[in-house]
Amino acid sequence: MDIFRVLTRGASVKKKDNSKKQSSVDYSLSKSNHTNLKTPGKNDKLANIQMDRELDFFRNKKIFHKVTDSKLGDSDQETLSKSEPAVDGNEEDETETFDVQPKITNAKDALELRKSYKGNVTGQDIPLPIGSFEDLITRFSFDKRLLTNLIENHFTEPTPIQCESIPLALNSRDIVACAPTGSGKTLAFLIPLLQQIINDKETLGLKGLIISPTKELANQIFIECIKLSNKIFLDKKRPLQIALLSKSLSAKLKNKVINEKKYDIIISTPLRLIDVVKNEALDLSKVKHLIFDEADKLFDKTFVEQTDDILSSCTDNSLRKAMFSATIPSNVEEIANSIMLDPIRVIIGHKEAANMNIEQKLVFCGNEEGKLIAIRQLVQEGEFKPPIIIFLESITRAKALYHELMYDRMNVDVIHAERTALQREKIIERFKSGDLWCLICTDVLARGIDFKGVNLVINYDVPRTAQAYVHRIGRTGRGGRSGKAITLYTKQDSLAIKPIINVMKQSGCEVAEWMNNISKITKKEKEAIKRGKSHTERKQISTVPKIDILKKKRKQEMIQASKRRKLEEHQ
Ligand SMILES: Nc1ncnc2c1ncn2[C@@H]1O[C@H](COP(=O)(O)OP(=O)(O)OP(=O)(O)O)[C@@H](O)[C@H]1O
Repeated sequence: MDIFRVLTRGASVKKKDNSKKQSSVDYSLSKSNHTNLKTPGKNDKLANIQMDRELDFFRNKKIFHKVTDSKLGDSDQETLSKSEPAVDGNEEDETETFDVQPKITNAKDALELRKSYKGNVTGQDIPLPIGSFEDLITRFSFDKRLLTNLIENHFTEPTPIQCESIPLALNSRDIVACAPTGSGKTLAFLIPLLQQIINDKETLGLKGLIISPTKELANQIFIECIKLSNKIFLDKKRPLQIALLSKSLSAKLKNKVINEKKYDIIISTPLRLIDVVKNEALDLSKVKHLIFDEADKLFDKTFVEQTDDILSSCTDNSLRKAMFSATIPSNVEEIANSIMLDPIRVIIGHKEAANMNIEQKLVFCGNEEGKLIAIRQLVQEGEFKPPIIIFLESITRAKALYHELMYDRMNVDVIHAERTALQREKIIERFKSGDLWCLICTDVLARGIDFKGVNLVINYDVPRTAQAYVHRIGRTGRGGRSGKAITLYTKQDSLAIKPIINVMKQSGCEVAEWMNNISKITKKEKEAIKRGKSHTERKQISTVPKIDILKKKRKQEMIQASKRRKLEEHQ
């Protein structure tokens, strides 16, 4: 099945070191480009930029051309040729310079570019965006190995959020960035972070800290970071050191089995980090780059205390802070403004809108029983095309749906907070490899997780907020692919559905007239939604008729009573 091949492709975590082969592929492609390449004129450049980049996050054009005459400045040349020890036979090849034609050189270019992807950037002294990764070479002393790692991982052109965020971070600016799900925010903060750590090779110890709300997401960021830092050495002997703050690493740090100064970058969830910091096993006072991924989650009531502790432990005067998310509500922006120094705000597309590549649909099910019937109907009508993720609002409900679908002999498993880390890891692996077709989960997997080929997201329960909706459905339609999201709702969801309809409207979905009418939220309703009062208790998930449940219960009671009687007779 094609879709599983796609999914498997996205999943491969352990990457074979085929850099040699890869480089030659990339460069030969570039070479053929180069034969047709004359120095682009202004008009050519702008014509290039004109193409609609708003939806085209992941352009596949090859941009690096190997040439022999250098157009680099002295400092750039130095970085490109000195950066690290020779690593394989390809090295000699790679020391050749890149042909650099900056795409964005002035405010007019920047304006055109921003218009093309609907980027709204505000703040003081805003640096120009980059129009290609080439621009990093001309404008910053960009590390050659890092650039090679980007190309080898098929990251040939920056996405809009990368165009904006990378130069901001490299100019040491504080950032609040909001861009659609699946639009490349991870690389938008990883690329400049790695470059800055390389620039600061003299300082020993922890300099970069990335905070993520869940272990799964922290792990994913760690894997991306490892890929990009492949073969980067800070000096001849010392490779760039990156760590995921796992349970075992935190124990080793606490027992001083590992020197806390070993790592340049640490990726962690808030609780685990605070635990090691409070045990004086990790010093954050030298951290210079602090990144909050899924920032709105980290600043909501679940995490705000720990996030605050982390902030107050990072005491370096030159600390640079960055916040990234697909949703940044205004209260989080207020917090950002209060803790950041002269921040620059980057919004790509419509703030709080869903990714435009996702087709969104609402299905009215009448009542709870209707939802199960709707799922079965999707199967019958051929719309239930795996890989699929189904979101529910609680562990109990996720378990119940799992049992129902298991009963229907579906290839399904479930992830929620009660499953062990190992179980969660294994299920994710099976889902990514295509062994598992349908993944049921709670909001633990709603944010950040990058399953590339997910075909369909089903909201079995209407999410509690517009933000939760945007993140949940954002598990499909990633990396430029298209996807579908279906939200099942019942009579009792009439209030909760309104913010979702508004997101659909903002994301350019066609909404029927009746939706337009019901989506208007009164002040009172707004308050109720804010207080979480838009949701009421849901009925248990089951298609077994009530009378049968009662009969079963009575039978169990009779068996218990009979056991008790027998026990009493024996005593
Ligand atoms: N420049 C690029 N070219 C091609 N693919 C890219 C590029 N940047 C990122 N990607 C790919 O796009 C996918 C989505 O990226 P990422 O996970 O960073 O999205 P995100 O914006 O953080 O999403 P979310 O809001 O859900 O966390 C990933 O598979 C990533 O490898």
